[in-house]
Amino acid sequence: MRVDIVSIFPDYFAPLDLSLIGKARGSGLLDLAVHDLRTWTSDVHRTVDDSPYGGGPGMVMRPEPWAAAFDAVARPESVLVVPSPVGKPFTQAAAHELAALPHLIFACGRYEGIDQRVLEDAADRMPVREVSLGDYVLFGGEVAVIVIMEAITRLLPGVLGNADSLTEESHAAGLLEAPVYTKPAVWRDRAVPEVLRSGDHGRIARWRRTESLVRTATRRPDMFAAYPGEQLDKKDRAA
Ligand SMILES: COC(=O)COc1cccc(COC(=O)c2cn[nH]c2)c1
Repeated sequence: MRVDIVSIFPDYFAPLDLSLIGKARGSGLLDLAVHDLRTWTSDVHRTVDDSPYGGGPGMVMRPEPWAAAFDAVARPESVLVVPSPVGKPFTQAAAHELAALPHLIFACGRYEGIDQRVLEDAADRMPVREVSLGDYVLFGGEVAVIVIMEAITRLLPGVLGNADSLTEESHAAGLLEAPVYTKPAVWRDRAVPEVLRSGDHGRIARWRRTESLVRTATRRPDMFAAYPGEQLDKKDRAA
């Protein structure tokens, strides 16, 4: 997968050199390039923003540098992803969709946002996905891109060992994970649930499934309500 990130703060992406993402880049699973939007400015002050038409607080990102940046990095198969407070909620399902794509361009907005015509113009040449990480406002899209890149990269074949990849199974299936435990068996007078030390894998799977269902129903009734009914019956009859 090839990823091009465009930002006025390219140094924000140093974390993407670390850990599993760093390994994915080193092993060629992920080809990542970070670009400074100011590369595509033409004035001496390398201006990327200007005051908003219609007035109001703050500044808006000018269209010309973004259009020049997209001209430079876009490919026939590109998809543009723009983290934004007004975007579609980002989910594990969306992470799977993006992880399957050949080329992503991330545009990191700052200030009050990017001139809307940039997205309209880009949509003439590639799919545009505005994604929200949550109902709050950040200084810019950079940290959102790091989150999205982590969610995507762990899904790329070969990045996680088999043992790890199962951990996202329930979330991918639309349920919250069951609680996890490790040694010691008793810690500050708190024992690990006996079932998990029973060696009875069928019983353990049923216990985890029940825990997932109860957690989802109590903590995320929205997720639980969206959980496909037939999945509940089929899997739970087996459990
Ligand atoms: C068209 O899109 C844009 O103009 C994006 O512009 C901005 C402006 C400020 C901040 C951000 C970063 O995204 C969030 O704050 C965000 C994402 N998820 N939840 C909060 C982006």
